[in-house]
Amino acid sequence: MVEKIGFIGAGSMAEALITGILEAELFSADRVYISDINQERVESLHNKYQVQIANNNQELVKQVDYIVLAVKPRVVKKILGRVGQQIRPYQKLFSIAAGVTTKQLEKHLSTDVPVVRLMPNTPALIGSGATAYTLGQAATEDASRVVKEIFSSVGLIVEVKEDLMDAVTGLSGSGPAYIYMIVEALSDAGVNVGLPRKVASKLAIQTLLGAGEMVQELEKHPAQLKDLVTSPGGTTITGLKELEKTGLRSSLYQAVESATAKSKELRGE
Ligand SMILES: NC(=O)C1=CN([C@@H]2O[C@H](COP(=O)(O)OP(=O)(O)OC[C@H]3O[C@@H](n4cnc5c(N)ncnc54)[C@H](O)[C@@H]3O)[C@@H](O)[C@H]2O)C=CC1
Ligand SMILES: O=C(O)[C@@H]1CCC=N1
Repeated sequence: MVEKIGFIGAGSMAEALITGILEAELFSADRVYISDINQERVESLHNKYQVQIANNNQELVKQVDYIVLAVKPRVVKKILGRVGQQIRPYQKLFSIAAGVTTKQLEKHLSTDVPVVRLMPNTPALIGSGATAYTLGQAATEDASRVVKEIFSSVGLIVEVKEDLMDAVTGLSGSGPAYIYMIVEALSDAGVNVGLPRKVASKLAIQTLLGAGEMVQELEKHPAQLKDLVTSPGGTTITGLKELEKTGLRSSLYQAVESATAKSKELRGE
């Protein structure tokens, strides 16, 4: 892209997105800007990716076309209180802060600044992210087009109504961590029944990848695929019975529900 993109907040998620968009060659490093109150962090990302350093958030806003707000939800108000009025209608503000609504963001901006609220996830780092977005009141098809172009370069992107953004945060925004825990637990479980750690981990990871790809590629209901693994009176049904007893399904329902509620809480209203 010939435009410039800048990240206010150069933490974990900004780094995942920067890596993804550079890998996808959507932006060259001389068109990617970062600003952060942590100077060590800024320098480390600059050395690693050759991205441009803005001295502060005000400077960053002056330099770029697309501003990605990638700070914790609790500092959004303070930052936009300082730079919000500087943002021009030809620019676009993309916020990835969990819970923070487009209305809350727009309060600090001129009425005609296009705002997009997004919820990406960390696999964007390797081009396998899942992002949902919703448009603010001044965001048009043009904003939608730009967001799709940028975020489809790092994975899947879908548009949802704003009242579903907290649910997205509870599912795909937070979800990678649930899956990492499952992989870790499966690997531990393999060690528990006698497998060497390296073998257990390799098998756990590949099982997860293979199963995920099967669901995606065959486009079958997961229950149908589960049936294919399950021989009558066999090992798999014995394992599944334990998962039902110990409540894997309800644990996941509960995790997504609580994370969704937390996303709402983070907007601080
Ligand atoms: N980590 C994840 O998987 C995801 C995070 N998010 C959202 O992304 C945002 C950032 O999350 P993380 O990257 O995990 O957090 P992080 O803590 O790694 O990064 C936040 C960065 O913001 C910087 N910062 C704080 N105050 C600042 C200021 N006044 N000006 C400039 N920079 C400032 C911090 O120094 C830090 O480097 C959050 O709002 C979170 O809800 C969204 C999707 C996924
Ligand atoms: O844990 C968090 O608050 C952020 C939002 C989604 C994923 N990580």
